[in-house]
Amino acid sequence: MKWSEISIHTTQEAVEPISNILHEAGASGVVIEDPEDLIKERTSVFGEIYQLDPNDYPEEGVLIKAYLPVTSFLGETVDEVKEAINNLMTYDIDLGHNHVTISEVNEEEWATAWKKYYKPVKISEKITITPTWEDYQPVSSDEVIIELDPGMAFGTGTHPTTVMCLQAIEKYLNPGDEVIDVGTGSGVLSIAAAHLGAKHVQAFDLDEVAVSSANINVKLNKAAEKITVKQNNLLNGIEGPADLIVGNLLADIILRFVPDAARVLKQDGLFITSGIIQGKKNEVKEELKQNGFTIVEVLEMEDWVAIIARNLSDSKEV
Ligand SMILES: C[S@@+](CC[C@H](N)C(=O)[O-])C[C@H]1O[C@@H](n2cnc3c(N)ncnc32)[C@H](O)[C@@H]1O
Repeated sequence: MKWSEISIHTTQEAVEPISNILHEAGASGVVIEDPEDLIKERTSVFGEIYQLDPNDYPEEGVLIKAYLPVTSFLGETVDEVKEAINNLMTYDIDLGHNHVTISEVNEEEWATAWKKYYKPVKISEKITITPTWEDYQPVSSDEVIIELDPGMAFGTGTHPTTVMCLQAIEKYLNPGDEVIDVGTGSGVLSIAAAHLGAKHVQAFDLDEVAVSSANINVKLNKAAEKITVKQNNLLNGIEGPADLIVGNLLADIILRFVPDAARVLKQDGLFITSGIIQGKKNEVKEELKQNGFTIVEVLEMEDWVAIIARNLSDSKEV
């Protein structure tokens, strides 16, 4: 099959809405070439991406690339994409150059084109995430390496919310813990918990694509003996008891299952929550306190917050 690469030179501000337009037009994934990634300063050494090549990035602005199959409808699809992008100006979104180019690529090029942007990333003291095709050599003997195929489910494991959850798991998980991962996505947090010594991990996601993606990644990381992945809505019908629950979901969704987390966690068990934007931090903290939790630590990265809370109530006795 022939593929067409559609490339849009735009601004950082327009990345999200344009990516959505491309997804709706049938692109299965988008590649973002943002020169900021090359110079991004981080508050710690973690989150560092190895081996990015400056030649792959524009000098200024952002390039968004997506791949569409060449069919007789391609011309119309491209026109619709251009029109939808131009409409963003009515929402005062700065489109920058807004230069759209189309080129044909063959199947082979298409299959590998996006891979050069995914490189091993050091996430925490111990954890490094590496894409499946990279031959990454561990730097130390206690390094935990998680192999992910970023072509599937939620991302590459390097989103700030995922990074904070991984750092919290590394810090707070005790060997032998029973762990529950709510909204497992690619399974990355469950795999980290298993590799860091959890006795067993129950991983849940509402989305069946995430469930199969997590299952593939769990097998890829040889963690199937410790991790069970199931489709489930939050903690509905789940009994526990768990020593640690991790949930990287938007604040409004977290608020819905705080009482269930208190019910399922053992007394003194820990709840690691992330996916919370700054503006929702206090609301989530308040809900946790209302349900018998005490706040142990709050982590912040870019505009995102993670809250680690301890369950003080022994709900089994209530
Ligand atoms: C932000 S992603 C987090 C993925 C992964 N845990 C990570 O940290 O990278 C949130 C995940 O929660 C799942 N999710 C959303 N609502 C859910 C619900 N009601 N019950 C279970 N999973 C849900 C989504 O399908 C998605 O995979």
